[in-house]
Amino acid sequence: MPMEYAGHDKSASRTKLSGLRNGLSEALRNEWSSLSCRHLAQWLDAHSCRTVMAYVSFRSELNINEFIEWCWKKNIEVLLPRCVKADHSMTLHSITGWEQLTAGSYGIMEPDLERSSAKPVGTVPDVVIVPGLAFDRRGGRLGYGGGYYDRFAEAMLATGTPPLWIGAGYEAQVLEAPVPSDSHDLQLDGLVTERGLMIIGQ
Ligand SMILES: Nc1nc2c(c(=O)[nH]1)N(C=O)[C@@H](CNc1ccc(C(=O)N[C@@H](CCC(=O)O)C(=O)O)cc1)CN2
Ligand SMILES: Nc1ncnc2c1ncn2[C@@H]1O[C@H](COP(=O)(O)OP(=O)(O)OP(=O)(O)O)[C@@H](O)[C@H]1O
Repeated sequence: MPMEYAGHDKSASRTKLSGLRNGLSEALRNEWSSLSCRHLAQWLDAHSCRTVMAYVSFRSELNINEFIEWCWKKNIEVLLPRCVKADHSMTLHSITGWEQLTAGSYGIMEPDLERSSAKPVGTVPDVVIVPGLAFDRRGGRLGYGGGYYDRFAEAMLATGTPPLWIGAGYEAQVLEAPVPSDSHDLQLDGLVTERGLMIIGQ
């Protein structure tokens, strides 16, 4: 598929999908977020996992704050990303409380440089929880077009021991048809929604 078409295809899908997500009521979003957090916790409890890279939700994304707090209680290290706009890369910071965050790029709450230090480049978490606009059941993901997670995944691959990538969203964001994708797009290993966590078979 020519790149120009691929880009266009994604941008039309983004507009439609963010409208769809914004249309979900706050009450339902909260309920579904809570349920998804419980599924994540249950799964992590059954798998030995020391370090999780999570995200802090913005706009109407699935909110995984309860899961982050559960990790803190369980002494699972929580890494949160900071966007580097210059090259669309992300740095990872170990975070132990909400007070270590500050409003960052795109209005997303990010690790405050004065209250957290970046992990060394090449740090690989056991699991990465990946936000997105839409997902399919084969590991496809559509993000906001920054390419942040795709670049991050490429850097992780280079370390030789990639983490487990788990997409997180509402069931309403899971499309039956494959989401538009390009060759650089991150392939997810699993997906969590309010209905449960599924591992994607090859
Ligand atoms: N909670 C959360 N944190 C995250 C992500 C995410 O999806 N969710 N990211 C996942 O990558 C990164 C941030 N990526 C982003 C990329 C673009 C836009 C954005 O506002 N894009 C504009 C359109 C861009 C354009 O002008 O072309 C928009 O959507 O209006 C926001 C975040 C890192 N942190
Ligand atoms: N590994 C990579 N190296 C260089 N450029 C990349 C890489 N991955 C993606 N890009 C570029 O980044 C841009 C955005 O990619 P894409 O539309 O797939 O982002 P996305 O996955 O939706 O965004 P995000 O991860 O920020 O939510 C595209 O122009 C793409 O060519």
